[in-house]
Amino acid sequence: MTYPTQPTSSHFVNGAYLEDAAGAALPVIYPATGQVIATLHEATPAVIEAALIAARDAQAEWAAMSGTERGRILRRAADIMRDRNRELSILETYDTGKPLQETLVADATSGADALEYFGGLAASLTGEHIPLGGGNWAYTVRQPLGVCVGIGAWNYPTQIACWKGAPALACGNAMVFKPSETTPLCALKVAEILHEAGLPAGLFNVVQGAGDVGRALVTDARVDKVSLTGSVPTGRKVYAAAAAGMKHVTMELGGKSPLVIFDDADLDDAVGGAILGNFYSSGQVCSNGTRVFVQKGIKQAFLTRLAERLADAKIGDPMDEQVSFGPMVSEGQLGIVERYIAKGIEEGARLVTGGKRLDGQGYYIEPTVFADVTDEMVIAREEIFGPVMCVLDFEAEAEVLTRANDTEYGLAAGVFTRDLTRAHRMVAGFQAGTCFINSYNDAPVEVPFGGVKASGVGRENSKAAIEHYSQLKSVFVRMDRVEAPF
Ligand SMILES: NC(=O)c1ccc[n+]([C@@H]2O[C@H](COP(=O)([O-])OP(=O)(O)OC[C@H]3O[C@@H](n4cnc5c(N)ncnc54)[C@H](O)[C@@H]3O)[C@@H](O)[C@H]2O)c1
Ligand SMILES: C[N+](C)(C)CCCC=O
Repeated sequence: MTYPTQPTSSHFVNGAYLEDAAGAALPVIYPATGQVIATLHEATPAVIEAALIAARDAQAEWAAMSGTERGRILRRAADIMRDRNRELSILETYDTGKPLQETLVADATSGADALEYFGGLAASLTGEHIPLGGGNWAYTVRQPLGVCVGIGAWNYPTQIACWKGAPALACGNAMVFKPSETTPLCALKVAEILHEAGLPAGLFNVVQGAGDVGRALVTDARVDKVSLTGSVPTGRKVYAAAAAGMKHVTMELGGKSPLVIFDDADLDDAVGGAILGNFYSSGQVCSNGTRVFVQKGIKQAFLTRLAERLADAKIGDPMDEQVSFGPMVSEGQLGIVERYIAKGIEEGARLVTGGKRLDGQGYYIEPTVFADVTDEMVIAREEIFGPVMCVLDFEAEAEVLTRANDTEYGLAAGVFTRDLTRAHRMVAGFQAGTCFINSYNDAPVEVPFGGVKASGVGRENSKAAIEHYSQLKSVFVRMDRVEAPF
């Protein structure tokens, strides 16, 4: 099979594609068919070295440019991404298996938003003037960190590359980005477009590989910051390795987020929110509200309406724009989901719908709903990262808040109710970095995104991301005489 936007080599280093066939073969598998659609190579030490040298060499000159000049290049890249949205969306679908219906609106478009937003902010990155006693004063200078390493998960390869690359570059840093080994294609296109927009060589490099390549980058003394999107176990390792080198970090990790539906909620909106928070991208979304707490009074109505709406899901060829539900990203991820479904059945949860792998090629599994799930069940405690919704009953607000927070994770949380006072009370009590009222999984670039507890450190998007890709230099200026003791 060929696809229209095939990158020409495995890596993108110092402004150009780069190949080193000595690296281990990295097959790219189209999840809808299981076919190998390309074979790339993992980065060798020579490729990693070339990327780090290029980044180091290019960064100082980039930082010396005005924010206006840097921002113009990022905004040009955003325009190119929008112009090529369909082509990039098709590539995202080949990389991930997500339906084209989704990728056309959620991936390159979100990446372009990040490039445009941080491109717009670049010229406004300033320090402050601090008046002090005796006519003295101080000022601060906002400076880049240097070389940033970005490491991506496989569920949103274009978006993750842009959510990390755009703020890093806006602040005057260089980046070496390692995509997930499962979805290596899209970040190469991001690099290509950035350079087409005028980004000087060496500032956004892409190197392929798995954990070993990530580890080599994270532990390199020339690297100043590491931003990981991935699972909590990987996050613990990467955070520890970065800490050993006293590097800055952003950790965007996993979750098992609660979605609380009170009996006064608009039923269709609540069902819609639960669908978006469990089945979009075949459930492979970090912030998903997979523990759906439904107040007892509307439990049956909720489950009935949910089953009706799920019957409308169109499962099939993700390139067909009518299809709304695609395959899992890989055979491995499909196996993980199947094992959790078996565990749920074994634990006594009630399978309301779904649960089966689809016959035929590709890594398809039905959207699955368990009801009568209890807090201690494994399916209610561990991140499944697939289309498995757990519905739990509750009676009272205080009770459900305690149960919602009873998890090591803290990425997101949502509440559906017509009582807005109660909604804000719930949100005030949620231990989560990103909350939703009568909605779920919105992630506009203007709003900080990230987790608390084991779900992460730092924030992506919004002005908050600037704090995580820059540092302040403080300068004290004495206007009066220097008083010394001798
Ligand atoms: N919070 C967020 O914004 C967010 C977004 C998307 C996905 N996620 C999370 O990502 C996970 C799914 O993605 P995944 O399976 O690719 O995660 P993963 O943790 O297996 O891998 C993530 C990345 O880390 C790399 N890696 C693995 N070991 C490493 C090491 N020792 N040093 C450096 N790099 C290493 C991998 O090669 C990959 O690129 C889920 O837990 C999901 O919740 C979080
Ligand atoms: C934009 N979404 C859909 C909330 C995805 C954010 C990244 C998490 O997987």
